Amino acid sequence: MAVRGNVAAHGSAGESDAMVDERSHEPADETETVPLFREDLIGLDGIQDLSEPFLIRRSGNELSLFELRGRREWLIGRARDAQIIANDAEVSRHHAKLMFANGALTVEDLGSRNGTLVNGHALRSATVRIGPGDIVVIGECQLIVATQAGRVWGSRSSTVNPSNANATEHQVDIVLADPEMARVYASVRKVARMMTTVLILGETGSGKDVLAQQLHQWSPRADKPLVRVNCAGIPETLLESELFGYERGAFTGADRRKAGYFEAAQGGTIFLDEIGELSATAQVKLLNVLENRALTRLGGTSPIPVDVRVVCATHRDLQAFVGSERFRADLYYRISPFMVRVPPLRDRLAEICLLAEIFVNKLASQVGGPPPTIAPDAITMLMAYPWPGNVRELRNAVEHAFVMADGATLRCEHFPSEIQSGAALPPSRPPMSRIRQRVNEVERKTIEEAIAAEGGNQTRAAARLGISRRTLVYKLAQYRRED
Ligand SMILES: Nc1ncnc2c1ncn2[C@@H]1O[C@H](COP(=O)(O)OP(=O)(O)OP(=O)(O)O)[C@@H](O)[C@H]1O
Repeated sequence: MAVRGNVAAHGSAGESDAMVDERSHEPADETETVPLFREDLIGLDGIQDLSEPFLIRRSGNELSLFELRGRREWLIGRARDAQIIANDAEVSRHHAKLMFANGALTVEDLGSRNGTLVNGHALRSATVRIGPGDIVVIGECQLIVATQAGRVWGSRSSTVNPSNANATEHQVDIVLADPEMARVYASVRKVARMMTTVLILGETGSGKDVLAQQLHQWSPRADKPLVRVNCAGIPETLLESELFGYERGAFTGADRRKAGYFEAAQGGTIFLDEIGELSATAQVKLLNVLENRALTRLGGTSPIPVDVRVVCATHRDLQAFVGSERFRADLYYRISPFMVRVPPLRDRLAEICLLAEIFVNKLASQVGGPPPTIAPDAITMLMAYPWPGNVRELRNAVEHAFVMADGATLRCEHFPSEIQSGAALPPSRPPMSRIRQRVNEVERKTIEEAIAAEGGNQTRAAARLGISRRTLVYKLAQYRRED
């Protein structure tokens, strides 16, 4: 089944008999509340307000999306009156219950025969609070809690005109379904309250810009300007004057004084994207501004105090740049008191399908008509692809498929050929050593044997091998590429 905003509507979870598993005969009210272990595991306390909660249900290749808002209780089990049906023999008829009230989500094991796993911890006849990124396993069914962390206005302009600092282009719904992403957003939410300079690392297209915007929105400066500067997009000769402004007569053509991006961001936030591309001179100037909290315009003499929160981002390995003296060590330490790394999309498996879904819905709303579904094998293909261009590449791929499918279900053949062949390899991939080749052969044989032993069931094969199903799917895609 494709990812859809489907909400199972049959039955009611509200009746008291629905709270008791008929095999365990343990009434729900005997459950105890166990301590919150989620915080230790995932540290999500920063994101508690589940204003737009989703549940992604994965069972083998089958994916579905449940919007939790609008219903208080969700019964999970094999029974016909369950709202979330998990249909394998491991699952009790009335296995567990989700409750969503006052912005908090809890899961209760209803005395099920085989128990409920929450982030790998067994839950028996007990209730725990869960949040974005938490994974509840019931039999073969995986339930991933997701939310829209926020809604930010995105602009793809490479630089921001100070006179139009909040230029907007489109709205971005931020999906959080991956535990690591949830951790990143939770930590950014905490640091947002302070003046601390934040350095965002991550591959190109992974969502650094989106995170920086959310940081600003969570900060006490949210109603002040957010000025976004792409340091790679401004010619080196102009960068200084653009950032710090200039006085009349500072250079030929400077016929009037002009404030720079820093001044445009007064009281707000400046987001210096691609900070690794700053020239040596601009690095010195920036360091001075950060140290003294004041700037001097080009051609000026008097310092101007600046009250600006600084957020930087780069896809570069800045530490390596420091090692090779391309980036000043003192500036590096000045901008990195709080560093976060946005994980690459290939490691955010649950988010791949949700984002694809969001992109399809947006495209459909642009052209009118119902949004097409994404075929299950296309979802599997998207999940197995390594996404070197991350979310940006996924968005483009979905758009391509949307056009090719012409209103019908998006199938594998509608996606760009490099995604179908899964051929996107890192550009500087070194040739494989003979030992590595041998290891790969043994690994492949072991995986194939495990799949055969489990009658083709990938979930059980992964469990037998002690690896995640995601790793298994990734490896199989790799073998397909090698063949
Ligand atoms: N969680 C998300 N939900 C929806 N769209 C997203 C999300 N993350 C990123 N995008 C979209 O993907 C594209 C790339 O994101 P973004 O510009 O934030 O990446 P980046 O890491 O800053 O890229 P670059 O390194 O090239 O500057 C944008 O169009 C953005 O709106």
